[in-house]
Amino acid sequence: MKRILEEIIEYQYAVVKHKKLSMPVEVLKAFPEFSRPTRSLKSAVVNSELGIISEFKRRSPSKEAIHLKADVMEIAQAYEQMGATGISILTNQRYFGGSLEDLQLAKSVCDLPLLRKDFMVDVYQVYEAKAYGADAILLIANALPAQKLEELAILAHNLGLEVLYEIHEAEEIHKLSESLIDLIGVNNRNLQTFEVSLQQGLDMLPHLPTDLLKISESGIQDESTIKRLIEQGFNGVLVGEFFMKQHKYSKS
Ligand SMILES: O=C(O)c1ccccc1NCC(=O)[C@H](O)[C@H](O)COP(=O)(O)O
Repeated sequence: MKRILEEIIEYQYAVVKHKKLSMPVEVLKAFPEFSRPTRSLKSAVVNSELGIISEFKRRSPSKEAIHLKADVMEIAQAYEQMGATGISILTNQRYFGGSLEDLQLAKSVCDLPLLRKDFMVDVYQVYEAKAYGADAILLIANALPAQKLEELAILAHNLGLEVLYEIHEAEEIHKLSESLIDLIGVNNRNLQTFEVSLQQGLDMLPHLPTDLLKISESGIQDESTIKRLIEQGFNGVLVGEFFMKQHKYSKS
């Protein structure tokens, strides 16, 4: 059976191929947001107490339905009011029920830095991220060869976007030059088994560069865990399902 990451990456290549034809990069460059300055997620994390990046996602491969009817504008505003440091928007339609329009709508109602959380495989998607209002993009270490990671990170920086570089193992830090990384995301979820181990993420900390910001991602289900992760050395956390479900049940 194909691993989920491989399946998603294959799908992404097909989507990008189609999109390049329907909306060329020149058209993306004409979007109003393309020429606006970006907001720094890195500075927001440095200047915050807990560095909470709240995630918007309607569904996921590990959990299926989370909050299928979620309204991105309502939730982005709620996240901002609750004191989030930044917002991560899953823009992948097939696997997470999101879209680039979600990014655009979130941008229209809140002032927080926005991360386009998607599976980036091509420079086209970096242009898209900028055109639809992202301030930062995600690059997943084990999704791409080193050369491609570098190419996407350089373009992101040229466009004023920051890079959240996601790793699952400490050694992956060496795959991309530190100068191209704005934040390191340590993903606690094994993308093959979907098992979550916060301890595995914590164990990576001593092996990561001290001068880079480190974000613990996935499987965080309560506030005391957020505090514990920060006390133990992370600069921030990325929380999706827990916050989405809190919002869903507070509405019903
Ligand atoms: O969330 C998944 O099931 C998933 C499966 C395969 C690839 C990526 C996946 N999630 C993306 C993420 O990194 C998470 O949405 C993010 O870290 C937040 O996780 P959580 O707080 O557990 O919702």
